[in-house]
Amino acid sequence: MATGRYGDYRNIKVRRESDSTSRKEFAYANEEYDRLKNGEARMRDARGRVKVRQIDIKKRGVVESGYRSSSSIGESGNVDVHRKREGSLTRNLDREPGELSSESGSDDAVDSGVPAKAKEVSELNEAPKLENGAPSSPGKKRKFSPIVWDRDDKDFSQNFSIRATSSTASLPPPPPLPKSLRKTPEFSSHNAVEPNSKDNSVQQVESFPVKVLEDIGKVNGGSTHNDIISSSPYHEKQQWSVGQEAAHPNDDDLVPTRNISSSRWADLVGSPRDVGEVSDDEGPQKGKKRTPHSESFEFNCISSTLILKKVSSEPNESKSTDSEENVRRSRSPTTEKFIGNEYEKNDLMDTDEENDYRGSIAGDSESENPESSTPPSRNVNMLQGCRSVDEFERLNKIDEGTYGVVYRARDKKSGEIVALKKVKMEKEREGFPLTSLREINILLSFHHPSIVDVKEVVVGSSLDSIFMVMEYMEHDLKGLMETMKQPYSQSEVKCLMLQLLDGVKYLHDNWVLHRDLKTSNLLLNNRGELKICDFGLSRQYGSPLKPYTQLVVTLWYRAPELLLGAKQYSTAIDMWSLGCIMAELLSKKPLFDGKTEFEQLDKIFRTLGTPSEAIWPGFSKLPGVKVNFLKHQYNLLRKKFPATSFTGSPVLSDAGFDLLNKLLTYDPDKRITAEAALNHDWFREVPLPKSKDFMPTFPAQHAQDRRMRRVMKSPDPLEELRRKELQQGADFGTKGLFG
Ligand SMILES: Nc1ncnc2c1ncn2[C@@H]1O[C@H](COP(=O)(O)OP(=O)(O)OP(=O)(O)O)[C@@H](O)[C@H]1O
Repeated sequence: MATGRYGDYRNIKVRRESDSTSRKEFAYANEEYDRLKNGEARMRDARGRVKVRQIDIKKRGVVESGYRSSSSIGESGNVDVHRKREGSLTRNLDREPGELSSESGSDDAVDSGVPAKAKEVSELNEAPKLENGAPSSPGKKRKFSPIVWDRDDKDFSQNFSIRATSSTASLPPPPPLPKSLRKTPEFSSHNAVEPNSKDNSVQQVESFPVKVLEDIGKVNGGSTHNDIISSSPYHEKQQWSVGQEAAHPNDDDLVPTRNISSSRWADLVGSPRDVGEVSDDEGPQKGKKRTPHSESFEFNCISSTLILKKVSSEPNESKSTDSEENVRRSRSPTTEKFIGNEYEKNDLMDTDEENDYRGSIAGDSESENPESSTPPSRNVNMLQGCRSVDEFERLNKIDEGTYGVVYRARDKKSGEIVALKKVKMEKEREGFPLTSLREINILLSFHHPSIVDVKEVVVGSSLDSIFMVMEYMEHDLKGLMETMKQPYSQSEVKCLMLQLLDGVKYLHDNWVLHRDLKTSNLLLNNRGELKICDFGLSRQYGSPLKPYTQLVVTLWYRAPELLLGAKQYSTAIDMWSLGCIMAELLSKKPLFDGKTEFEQLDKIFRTLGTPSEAIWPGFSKLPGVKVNFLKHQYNLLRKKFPATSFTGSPVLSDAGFDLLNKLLTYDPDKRITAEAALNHDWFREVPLPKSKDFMPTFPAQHAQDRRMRRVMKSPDPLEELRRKELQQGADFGTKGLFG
């Protein structure tokens, strides 16, 4: 029987920091912390993989050929994925003026000699000293991920297209920094003052050295992934039933691979229309002039016979592209039959009625460019056959979210247990859901220990059923905390927060906002590894900031600027969510659990004090501020997380509270960044972050549908609310409740 507060659930002895951490654990924790901080192991690993990949690429003689057009994707598969990853290594060459360089900016400015009070005053009143806010570490580089999802972002793709015609892999020029990054605070900003504070000031922020950023993300790999797409004629009857072994004549061809083509890159750069095309106009009208080519997506999968029709949303696209032509030529009779005939539906996971796949996205509910009347014309070309979902044995349903059903399944071939997320299509009669496209796009591209790994995309019996094959994680943090009798200890929260911050930093470094960070989107396995999932709301960000929808981030974790109707926002919204998550991990209950936006703001203001123009310049101009909120003078956060407690409140050291306060800073420009948070003193003080190996383990929650259990246990009005909001979002475009 396991010991400690987790009772039977613990497979290992849980060591609490209060009971003198053992030397071994202490050393391990230190080591792990260092590893997380420095990323050395990953870099070593990454470099190794890059070497292997480079050799591999050279062998295949693709380096010289430059970025290929979409027409060549079908033949050479994932080559461009290599390029993208390679590109990260050559990004230095492509840095443009205005790109974050290693010499500027700071989350971590030092101000040790300034008295606390003076520092606070200067913090509140002075404009940030470093305009571009870039970090000061010489080794630091801001990476840019050339993902192009939105018509607003076409300038990236066009730039990229031009550059990519050179034979060496190169990255697009980064956009100028968003405001929030330019104004990375020198000191922590703070909310309303705490009552009884002696000097009536808030705690000062210590500055921390900027850690060297390493680009581990674009160099994916692992020896298990084979990047050459093997085109297999296999596509037998699609049937997904438990215990049924699908015929599999070409097993050898079906090597594990990341089943997405280099689409985003290949397609972006390969289109004749894109190459050499320069658009120098700016502003919302820009999107109207652009070709849709820069926004099309293609998936290449291993088995080659399944072909999903490309449906063009623009007349001039109706003529076949080379790639379509290639596919048509290579189409086997089986495929024709498959496409032409109504398929018998035996797929246990298939619930969608629709059989016709429509590959183009007909509309973007997010409507990020309200002035543009051009219909978004993203094309999703599932040109080559993915593996069939029949190759997986369904074990049980894990959860059903807004955007898809998640199943636990076994890969019949390898025996590996995986999670299959089925993309919900029923409301998407006119195309592939944008949210899913974004999610697949990101998850197949990004590789980080703190981001859930999507191995491939597989297809069900009907052409509109698409599944993401993900590594299986035993828990999500929300469900897990519901089963725990006590909240996580400080050292456990540190372990989780370090991993979370590391993942978020990776996303932000790669210009992606998650936009829906919450405990149910944080997965945990029994090796103590935390991974961020659900990228359905995530998107690329850049500068100039665009008006984005405010209907992102589940209410409880939503930043005040979003609640108050700000249309321009950036990485700081994720950092606020992290503050809410940190508090929830410590107390085992949501920090601000409002049921409406108004109530949510009210709860925040009651705890942190009502913001003012003084602590949050620009606050008074936010659309939502016209609503009359009660003025709460004080920041009462410390009361919820005292340094010592006899009442059972979660305790938090001064350093821990400082970090929490900085994550929950009102002014998004002053809110702490992921990088600065990773370097926070809290992670260096005793109790040290617990090693992942010593994190408590629990029986997997797969035996039941997590959401059902959740609903039964603690009805969550939030889910319903969010669903409604998303629906409204589609109707109202960028208009939030305050908009
Ligand atoms: N790789 C995985 N392994 C195990 N469980 C997973 C995995 N991915 C997702 N889940 C479970 O499925 C749930 C829903 O997944 P996800 O959040 O990706 O779907 P969604 O439709 O976007 O949900 P939401 O409505 O919360 O946005 C998660 O909270 C988690 O419990």
